[in-house]
Amino acid sequence: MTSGLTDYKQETTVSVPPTPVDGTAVQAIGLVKDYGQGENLVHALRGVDVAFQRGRFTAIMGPSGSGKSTLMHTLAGLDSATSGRVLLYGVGSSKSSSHKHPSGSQHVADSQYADPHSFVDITKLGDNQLTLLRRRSIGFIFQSFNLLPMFTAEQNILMPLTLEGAKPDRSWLDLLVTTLGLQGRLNHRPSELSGGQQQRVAIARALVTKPTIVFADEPTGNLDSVSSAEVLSFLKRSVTELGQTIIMVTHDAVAASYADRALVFADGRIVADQVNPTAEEMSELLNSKAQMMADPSLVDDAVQYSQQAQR
Ligand SMILES: Nc1ncnc2c1ncn2[C@@H]1O[C@H](COP(=O)(O)OP(=O)(O)OP(=O)(O)O)[C@@H](O)[C@H]1O
Repeated sequence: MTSGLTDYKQETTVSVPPTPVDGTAVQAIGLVKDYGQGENLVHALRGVDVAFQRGRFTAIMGPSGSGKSTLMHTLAGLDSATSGRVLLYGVGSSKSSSHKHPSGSQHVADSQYADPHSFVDITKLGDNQLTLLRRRSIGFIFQSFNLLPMFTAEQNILMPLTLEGAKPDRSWLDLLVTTLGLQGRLNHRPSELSGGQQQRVAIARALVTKPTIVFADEPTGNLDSVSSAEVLSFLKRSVTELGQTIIMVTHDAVAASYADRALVFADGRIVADQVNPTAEEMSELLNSKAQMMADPSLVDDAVQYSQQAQR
């Protein structure tokens, strides 16, 4: 039996998405996530409808416990949904499933060569299919870097390909290493690198497969302001120059200002959707949303307003 992107494509793709949006990378439809039961029941996501465009950098902000990480984990298939759908576009085409780059090197999930209209509903995938999908089509950047301490920077960067038994596209790897300023650091272990350098290695690892989408969870949470600015500048460049799609959770209004769009969460719902956010706008929005958490009746008004704004 073969295993690969084609397997889950056959089982889970349908020809027409329920609400097609051109240029969408990932879309949540009526996404609900509950944790616990009875008196411990928590409604972490209360029917979220949102589409993220290809080649855009989106920040997700909101008070602690508002559902940001739950949304990201559910979109990435790290956590299951209680109900609703998550459609990931641009995976499973005949070109991408051949894993061959035009340069001749073996290549994995190269979204630039995938059919942008093909999609999978990741809420329908089994564990093995999800593991393959995450490895091939999704990049992750974590607050704590999550590098493997016994391996060099280069080995860490190449790990997603090593796990697939695939060879790197050397010109892409060189571009990433040069752009991230990691030349001369490739033979160092993580303990021999600064926090900012470790996060740049983690970014290269996330991008090495040219994934359909990159999820970044507080990528600057452990960095000083200089390293944060470097990391955010590179994330932005990877969107503007390399066409990457990035969704980033952050508590930092300055970090959100690097994004093309910022969503604000409160109580499991999107309450604001800001295009080209500035740090000042995001600070103001977050303050008003903090008041909302104190007076939940205000959340409904904000949800209606943000849905009107999206139309
Ligand atoms: N595994 C879990 N079991 C039970 N409840 C959970 C679990 N994970 C999250 N929750 C709850 O779901 C809600 C949303 O949590 P989530 O972590 O998504 O919030 P967040 O906005 O990312 O918060 P923070 O900014 O503090 O990371 C919270 O009430 C949280 O306590």
